[in-house]
Amino acid sequence: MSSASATDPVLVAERAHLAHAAECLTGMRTAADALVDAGVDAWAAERLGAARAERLRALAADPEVPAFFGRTDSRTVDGSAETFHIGRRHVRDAAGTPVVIDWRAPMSRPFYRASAADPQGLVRRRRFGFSGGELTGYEDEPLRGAAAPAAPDGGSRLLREEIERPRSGPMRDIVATIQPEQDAIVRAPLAESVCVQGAPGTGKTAVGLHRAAYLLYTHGGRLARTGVLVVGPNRAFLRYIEQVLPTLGEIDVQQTTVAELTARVPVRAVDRPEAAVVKGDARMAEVLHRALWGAIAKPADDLQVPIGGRRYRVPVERLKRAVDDLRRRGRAGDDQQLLHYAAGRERLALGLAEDARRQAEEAGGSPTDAETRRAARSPEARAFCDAVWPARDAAELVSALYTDAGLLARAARGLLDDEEQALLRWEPAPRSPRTAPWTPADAVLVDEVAGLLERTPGYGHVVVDEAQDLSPMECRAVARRLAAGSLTVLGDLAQATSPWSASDWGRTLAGLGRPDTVVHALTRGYRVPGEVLEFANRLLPALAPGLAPATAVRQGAGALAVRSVDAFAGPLADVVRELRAAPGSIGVVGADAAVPALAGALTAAGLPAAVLTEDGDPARVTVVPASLAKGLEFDAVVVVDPAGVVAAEPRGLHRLYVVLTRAVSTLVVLHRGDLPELLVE
Ligand SMILES: Nc1ncnc2c1ncn2[C@@H]1O[C@H](COP(=O)(O)OP(=O)(O)OP(=O)(O)O)[C@@H](O)[C@H]1O
Repeated sequence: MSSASATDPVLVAERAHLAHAAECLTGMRTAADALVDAGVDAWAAERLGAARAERLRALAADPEVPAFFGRTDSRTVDGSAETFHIGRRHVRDAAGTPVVIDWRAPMSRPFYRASAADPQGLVRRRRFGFSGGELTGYEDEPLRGAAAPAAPDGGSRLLREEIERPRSGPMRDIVATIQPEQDAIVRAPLAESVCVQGAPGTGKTAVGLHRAAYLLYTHGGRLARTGVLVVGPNRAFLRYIEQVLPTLGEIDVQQTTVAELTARVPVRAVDRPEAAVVKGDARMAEVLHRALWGAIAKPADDLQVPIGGRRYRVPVERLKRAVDDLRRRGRAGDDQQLLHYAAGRERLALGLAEDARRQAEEAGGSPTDAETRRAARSPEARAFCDAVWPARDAAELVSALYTDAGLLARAARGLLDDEEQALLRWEPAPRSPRTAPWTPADAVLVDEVAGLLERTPGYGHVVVDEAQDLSPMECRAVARRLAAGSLTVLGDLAQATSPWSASDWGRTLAGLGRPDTVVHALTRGYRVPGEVLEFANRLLPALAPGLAPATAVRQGAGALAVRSVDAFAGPLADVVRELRAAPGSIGVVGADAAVPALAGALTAAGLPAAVLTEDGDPARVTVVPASLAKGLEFDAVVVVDPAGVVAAEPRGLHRLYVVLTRAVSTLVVLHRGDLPELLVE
């Protein structure tokens, strides 16, 4: 990179363009402000006010965030030069001429995709370096002619600097340095669901979030109506990523967890792993369906329905047929045809009223629509529906299943064996569903029933992160929120730590309702230095034998230190003290049960450290329970007692792989001579 001197004419010209862009942006903001002042009536002013607030938010450029970060140079057919500056959002001058092109616009695509082998019409790509909002340098990459490199260079210094910039606070966007293999996923068409299998630090989360921003830009109107949902594994992770989309100008994306999506009952207990496995199994969907729809009774008698001042008899055969027809539609394969239970109950009542109306018409009467609706709500029709097609509550139904062995046995016949059924039982039975010991897996089942009762509103696009850990029933909960939309599924089979973990993506994608989704692999690791990645990759053959190991874009000599110690407290304090000398975040990771001791050791040594919780912000030094480390990263990581991390849970080796791949610059491993065998060379 030319970290050019202030008199470098290129730098001077680019700085002038930056200043011009900043002025234009101010002009655009003033124009948006003026819009509302010309307001007409109150209604229009209110509408304009909302629109203005929206535009102002979009234009609110942080002075630290420069208007552009890159530039493309090409030659038009007539030989003249064409230059575009690429930035976070469009900037135009007073005459409407583009000054900066939004990174998501089609014109920006060559900036991300062009290579010497496929220059996409460009002769040169320029990337800019900034310090505190000031343009301090640039890096030119010739894409044609003698100077163009024969092979992709991958060694952009700006990319390396961007990755290694010390972390403080939440995740940053990568808009200036999105790499070609990432860009292909970011810009995949809206109709296309994509699944990204990627090793740690290959940019899956970053890609998923930038894809959401890209789709909102490209299909704004449609997606603004249907919405975009981002689902992450826990609150700590969401707090880490939730600023990325707002910094890209997208403030209306809902970011949540499966637990929050399914929070219909107060969760106050955890399942034993064996019970969680059964509750998360796809067979439970059929058990619940049977429990709900199986309770619909056969009509036993004719029914008298009052309409227009007279009563008409609906014979039992017709009643049976009506119930059967509706019940069949509760299993329709086509989502649009599918009848939800609560709607079925209403249809049944209306069907009775319509039968009576037809009879009245045959007898010369002419009941109105209002009278027909009233007939459907008559005490007679209601009593019939209550007996045959009773109103149900999702939590009560699951509660009944857990407390009534007969009901469970009927619903689970041929699906769950006796042992599995016993795992579901509540013993002793709680006094009411409200006070029951609901677990996260129960909440997902209650949500499943709620989805059978009524249609769950769906989003236009859903991004699911760490999807390798979803149970089949959780997949269904996400699929219900998808409706006709498309998916971005992100994950890594080697980091799968839940009891449902699959060894390929097929089951998860089928559970998410998109079995034909193409799986893309990302294998260039941006976060973790090569030395650390090679160390963690020693575990890979035992975790996911089919997966290709990632290769790091930076080698990071000296990034790894593995130390055998007699006790942890003293050496941990020494290491953290040493690491604190450099800027950036420090994560101390250990088995969940060891966290209080680790935090205590640091406090006793006079080193302030915060324990990461689901709702806590990371601090400069954060003690991280291994179970919350997924998706997070720190400049320096100390892993304390890897053997303890492995021993703490059934898929402890996978957890260790997650934990060992959190470091951007330095990893220190402290062990007591009991390093897991695979890690020993
Ligand atoms: N093109 C890029 N330019 C700059 N930084 C990047 C790029 N791609 C990824 N990174 C950085 O690498 C780090 C890892 O990215 P990210 O968290 O998205 O990876 P991941 O694949 O989701 O990892 P994990 O599987 O461990 O959760 C982040 O700091 C991200 O900003």
